[in-house]
Parts: sequence; C-alpha cells; structure tokens
Amino acid sequence: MEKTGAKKIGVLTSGGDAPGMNAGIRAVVRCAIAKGMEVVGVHHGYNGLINGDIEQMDVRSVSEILHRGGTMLYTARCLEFKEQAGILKGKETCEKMGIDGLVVIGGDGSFRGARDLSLAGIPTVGIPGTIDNDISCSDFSIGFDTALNTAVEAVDRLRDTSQSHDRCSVVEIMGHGAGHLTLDTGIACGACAIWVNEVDFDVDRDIIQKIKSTASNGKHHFIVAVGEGITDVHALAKEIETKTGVETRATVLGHIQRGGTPTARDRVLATKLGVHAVELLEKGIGNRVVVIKGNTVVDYDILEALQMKKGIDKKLFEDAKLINI
Ligand SMILES: Nc1ncnc2c1ncn2[C@@H]1O[C@H](COP(=O)(O)OP(=O)(O)OP(=O)(O)O)[C@@H](O)[C@H]1O
Ligand SMILES: O=P(O)(O)OC[C@H]1O[C@](O)(CO)[C@@H](O)[C@@H]1O
Ligand SMILES: [Mg+2]
Repeated sequence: MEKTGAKKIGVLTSGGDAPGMNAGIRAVVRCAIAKGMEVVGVHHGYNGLINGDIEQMDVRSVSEILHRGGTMLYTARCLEFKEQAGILKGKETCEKMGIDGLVVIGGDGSFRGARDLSLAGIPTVGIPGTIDNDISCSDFSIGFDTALNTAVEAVDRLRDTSQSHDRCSVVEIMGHGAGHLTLDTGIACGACAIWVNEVDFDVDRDIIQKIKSTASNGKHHFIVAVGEGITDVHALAKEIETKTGVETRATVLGHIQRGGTPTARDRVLATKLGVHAVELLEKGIGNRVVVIKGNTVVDYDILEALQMKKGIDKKLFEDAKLINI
C-alpha cells in the first residue's frame, strides 16, 4: 500500500538559538532515515526556505553534535517570512525540492511561521526550542534547563565576589518578557529580590526595604535578579546604593545564557520531541506543536497552542520572598 505521509522532510531551527537544538536536529534526521524518509537540513531558519539554502542529510551529517550548543543548521529571525509572499516562496521551494513535511525547532514566533506554512499546504510540525520557556502548552522548552544552569553558575560567581566585598549585585537575566528563567535562577541562587514582569513590584518596598531589613538581620551581601527589559539595571544599582548605602554593581548576563553544552535533560527532551514530530509527519499530520506535559510527549494544534497562557509560578515567587532573606 502506498505511504500517505511524508517521504522527504526538512528540518530547520528558527529564532534565538537554544542549547539542545542540535540534539533535536539529530533525532529528527536519524528517526526519519530509520523510517525510510529522505531528510534535508534548511539553513538559517526560514531564510533557507526562501533562498533554497538547503543540504541533504544522512545519518553521519548529525554525528558529533549531540553535546554541542548552538545549532549546526544556523538560525535566524527572517522578517520576510512574516509576509504572505515569503511564505509562498517557502512553499515553492518545498514543492520544487519535493519536501512534503517540515520540522521547525524554535519559539512562539517560529510556530506562527509553521502554521502559515501548514495552511499553505506543507505539513509542518513545531518543537519548542527557546531558553525563555515561554511556550505555554509545554512544561519545558529545549534550552531552558541549560540556560538555567548557566545563569545559576554565573550568579554563584557574582555571589562570591559580592560576599567578599559586602556588596549588592544586580543581575539582568534573559527571557524576552517572560520571567521563568529569572524566577528559577533567583530561587536557585537565593536572590533577596526577584523582579519579573508577571508580578506587581515596587522598588522601594521589594528591594530597598528588603535589603535594609535583611541587613539588620546580619546579612551584608545581596543578589537582586531582574528580568531583561524591565528596567535599566545600571540605574537600578545606583538607586540601591544611594538609598541603602550598600555598594552595588550591575551585571547583564546576556548571550552567555544561550551558549554552552546542553544538559542531559535538554538532550533527552529534544530527542523525545524530535522523534514524535517525525512520527506525526510519517502519518501526514502537520500544523501541530510537540511538547512535554507532565513527562508525557503530547501534540496540539498550533493555533490552539499559541492561544494558551502560562504565567509564572506565583506560589514559588511568594515562597522565595519568605525564604531568601
Ligand atoms: N506571525 C508570523 N508569521 C510567520 N512567520 C513568523 C511570524 N512571527 C515570526 N515568524 C518567523 O519566526 C521567526 C522567529 O520568530 P521570533 O523572532 O519571534 O523567535 P521565536 O521563534 O519566538 O524564538 P525566541 O523567542 O526563542 O527567539 C521570525 O523571524 C519569522 O521568520
Ligand atoms: O539574540 P537576540 O536577537 O539579541 O535576541 C535576544 C532575545 O532572544 C532570547 O535570548 C531568546 O528568545 C531572549 O531571551 C532575548 O530577549
Ligand atoms: Mg519567542
């Protein structure tokens, strides 16, 4: 009986890179080949679909990448793909090359592109790969665990020097408006204040008074964790120093958080999601995102997935206020 599912699939990474994307690419390529499909790797996100920047993959193309950060396929933010003309160019490339299924590893923006391409007739499946962990329908996204461990290691180092100098250290943590990375780093590093977008926050009440009362308890060094884009951390450091008398320095962790060897957890997650994505395409199913929910791999319609909301864990935030004093 003739197969109805995909016979030749593509895989691409899109948006900000995330450690573990390579493990996802490897899983997609090896699983597809094992199932008798042909596989190609699309370079530089959706740009590669528009320009035809595409390489043939075999089982050895993905050797020695499992433990590497970044993405062997490169990634990009491709503005042209937000327009219908860009999507049609991508569809044409797929048709010309006989690509009848695509796996996109990226964040929420990348999933919008995946949906558009599915609606245009190319079955496309998304896998969450972003350090921000802002994919509402998934407990975790590929890269979050590694970025968290990287941020924790960096803040532990800041803590050593802050402690030695009796200083306050304000640290800015990535997240693109989502506080997951900041909250978990703040908890794991014992930050005396954690400032994320999702909660009501007052600098005088939640930082200045907290430092003063904590200082009166005998503590002389402080970590303040702040989500990226909320405030100017250098100005905040000056304000803290002026109002508390505690010498204060600011550090922006920046893109350090996106690099490095993926943790075992991210590699396992990427492998599970990659295999499930191929299994969907094998059945001819597209317009889905493959995610992890309570340690089970599940898939959702992309639009439904994008409409879901995931706040931060408010209870955890309150717990941190009680404990990190
Ligand atoms: N509305 C849209 N329609 C079609 N394609 C889109 C849309 N939004 C984003 N994309 C495509 O997805 C790419 C990545 O989107 P975005 O920059 O939002 O990153 P992301 O996938 O959310 O990942 P991260 O937030 O982790 O960097 C965009 O550059 C564009 O090519
Ligand atoms: O690499 P760029 O384009 O500077 O993007 C930075 C953004 O990407 C992320 O690292 C991942 O979405 C965000 O945390 C951050 O806001
Ligand atoms: Mg995003």
